[in-house]
Amino acid sequence: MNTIRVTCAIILREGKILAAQRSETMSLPLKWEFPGGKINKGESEVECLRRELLEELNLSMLIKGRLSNSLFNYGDFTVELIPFIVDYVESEIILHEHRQIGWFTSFELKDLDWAPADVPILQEFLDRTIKMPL
Ligand SMILES: Nc1nc2c([nH]c(=O)n2[C@@H]2O[C@H](COP(=O)(O)OP(=O)(O)OP(=O)(O)O)[C@@H](O)[C@H]2O)c(=O)[nH]1
Repeated sequence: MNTIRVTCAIILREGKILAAQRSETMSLPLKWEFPGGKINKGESEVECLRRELLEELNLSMLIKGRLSNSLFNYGDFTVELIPFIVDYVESEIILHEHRQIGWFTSFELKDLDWAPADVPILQEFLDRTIKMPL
């Protein structure tokens, strides 16, 4: 089975978390996700995340930690989603691909319609923030 490796960022800013909604024309249209993308050949996970955040949102970041990878089988391919927790670095966000982004509290995040591969990551993140609030 073809597995693609994808990094993504849980971006924190003043107690809120950034989530991005995929556009109508992307795969998984209108699903919410953590921004990021596919790792290119020869690229490290961190290099990939840095590149994708700049390309997609014009956003810089500071890595704080990571969560467990999530494997999800979408039928014709499997995604290995590699999540990092990052701090927002002041920059003007410009949307290049997504329909919209929002800054949400942990509580609000639960109500979004997430890409399936993100669900275990979101759960792990929420379990952590219950023990150690942002
Ligand atoms: N960036 C990102 N991709 C995710 C997440 N969850 C998830 O299942 N994916 C899947 O991971 C794959 C890679 O995402 P991508 O954003 O680089 O995809 P892409 O625009 O290069 O190509 P695509 O639109 O054809 O999928 C996509 O199939 C996407 O649906 C997530 O939280 N963030």
